[in-house]
Amino acid sequence: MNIALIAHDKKKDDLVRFVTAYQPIFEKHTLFATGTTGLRIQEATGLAIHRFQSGPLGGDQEIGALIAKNEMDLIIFFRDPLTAQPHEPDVSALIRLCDVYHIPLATNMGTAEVLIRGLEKGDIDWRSFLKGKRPKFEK
Ligand SMILES: O=C(CO)COP(=O)(O)O
Repeated sequence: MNIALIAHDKKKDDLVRFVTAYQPIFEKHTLFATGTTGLRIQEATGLAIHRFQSGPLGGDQEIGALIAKNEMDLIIFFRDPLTAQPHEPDVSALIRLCDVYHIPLATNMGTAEVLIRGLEKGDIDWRSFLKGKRPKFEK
């Protein structure tokens, strides 16, 4: 599965802890992230991650483009609901595209736990059966 990892600044520590806790699951999948989030996770875990631009510089939109091309299977996006983001339209657009394309999306750690355990159990295998372009990124 192709998994995107994104966190706003005040949530980055939480996401690093989350990915570290579930590293044995994450390392079976192909990981993508916005720039700074990806760097933080790489430094902490050594996982291979395809990094895009930083969120405010277009990273959310790059991930959104992959959703629109049916190349993203799961999004974990720890949003900071208490801090205004200069690129709020990009954040909303990414979340909207998850709804348009029925892509599982966790915006907080509670939901992320459920999704990642479900991923391991095979609850998201239906993504593999969908027609369309499949991931062309190597793990
Ligand atoms: O701003 C972000 C998501 O909206 C995250 O971007 P960074 O991972 O580059 O900090």
